[in-house]
Amino acid sequence: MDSFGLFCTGALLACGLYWFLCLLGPAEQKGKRAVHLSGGSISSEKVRDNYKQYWSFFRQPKEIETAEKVPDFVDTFYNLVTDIYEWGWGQSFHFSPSITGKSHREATRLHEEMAVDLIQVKPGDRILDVGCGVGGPMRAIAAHSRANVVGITINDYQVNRARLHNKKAGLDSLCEVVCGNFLEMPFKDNSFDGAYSIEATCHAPKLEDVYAEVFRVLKPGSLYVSYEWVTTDKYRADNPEHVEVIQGIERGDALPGLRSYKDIAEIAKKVGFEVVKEKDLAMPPALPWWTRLKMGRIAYWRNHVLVTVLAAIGIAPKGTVDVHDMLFKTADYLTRGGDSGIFSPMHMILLRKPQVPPSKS
Ligand SMILES: C=C(CC[C@@H](C)[C@H]1CC[C@H]2C3=CC[C@H]4[C@H](C)[C@@H](O)CC[C@]4(C)[C@H]3CC[C@]12C)C(C)C
Ligand SMILES: C[S@@+](CC[C@H](N)C(=O)[O-])C[C@H]1O[C@@H](n2cnc3c(N)ncnc32)[C@H](O)[C@@H]1O
Repeated sequence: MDSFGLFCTGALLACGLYWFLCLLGPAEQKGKRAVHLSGGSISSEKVRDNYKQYWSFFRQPKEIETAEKVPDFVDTFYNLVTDIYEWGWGQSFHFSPSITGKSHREATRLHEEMAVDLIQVKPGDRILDVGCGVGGPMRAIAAHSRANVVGITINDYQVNRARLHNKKAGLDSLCEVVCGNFLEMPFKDNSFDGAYSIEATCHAPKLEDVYAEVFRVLKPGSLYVSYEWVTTDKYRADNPEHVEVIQGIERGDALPGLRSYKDIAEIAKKVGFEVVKEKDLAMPPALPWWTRLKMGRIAYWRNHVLVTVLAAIGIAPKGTVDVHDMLFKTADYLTRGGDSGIFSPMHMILLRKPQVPPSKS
């Protein structure tokens, strides 16, 4: 090959690599690029060790007796996965039912707007986002309702990402982000006009602890809506396949133990809430929420190759491949949970804090 031929081949290879790494990288517009994958607040060299610690803690979630350690491990989990989620999924870390004729982005937005419509807030009200991630729902909800949204997340890397996105979206005057534990929130009693949580309270070892905190900070008469991860009435604890799927979901999503749909309302009532409405939003006629996971098989393989190459050449932290591999397997368990109907990530419960506190008799 002459030097011109060599030059052309080199240029072609370089363009191909650029396309593969940079253009193919982000699944969402303005999402993270593959070349910027990090371990969140964990330094690059410690990603692999942190992943190992995370994995040994959550390997057998049902046997976890040290509930007080859960928030720290959940924090580690989000250091490990936040960039991969943003890169491969977008800024909203949750599912939504598919809607014919609408994109995933539109379906996600509608699912978020439904939450704030349910709690009936007015422009200027102060509402709480319990477990806000990098703030995808918070921005959609603030823009839709013109309410002031305060989000809380345990992960300080997410706080920084959320603040950055809020600013870029021009919504930082409506959206505030606080780093803290939703089991002991740094907010005054009776200080919010409404609250919502989207696929976040499943990380609480005891649901009553987070519900009691939300109850405390809500003004009397105001509403709280939560989209809960639950096992459904189709789940059988004596079916080994069901158990395998549910444990796979727990391990890959940092969950101390999935709850049955039956327990949610009971727990809410125990802390003093009135149950206004309860509905599994995944039930037909809703279209499957898990098709978005299924349709991405080829994309997953592309991502696997991309992450492996980036880690091998030292651009992504070494443990990123393990984390990505774990998510790849988790996607399969989630899909099986959806297909079999034994699991729902959108069991909706709408609760009201009574005007008059219930008498303690
Ligand atoms: C509510 C929670 C998170 C729910 C979802 C946002 C995430 C659950 C599983 C995640 C993913 C699985 C496969 C990844 C894929 C291998 C990678 O190439 C790109 C990112 C994924 C699609 C990733 C995206 C986010 C999830 C769908 C839990 C934690 C309570
Ligand atoms: C799956 S993400 C959902 C984020 C957001 N609701 C969304 O839909 O994009 C779960 C969120 O809950 C937060 N979280 C989990 N346990 C927490 C705790 N104990 N205190 C505060 N936040 C917590 C995580 O940090 C993360 O932001």
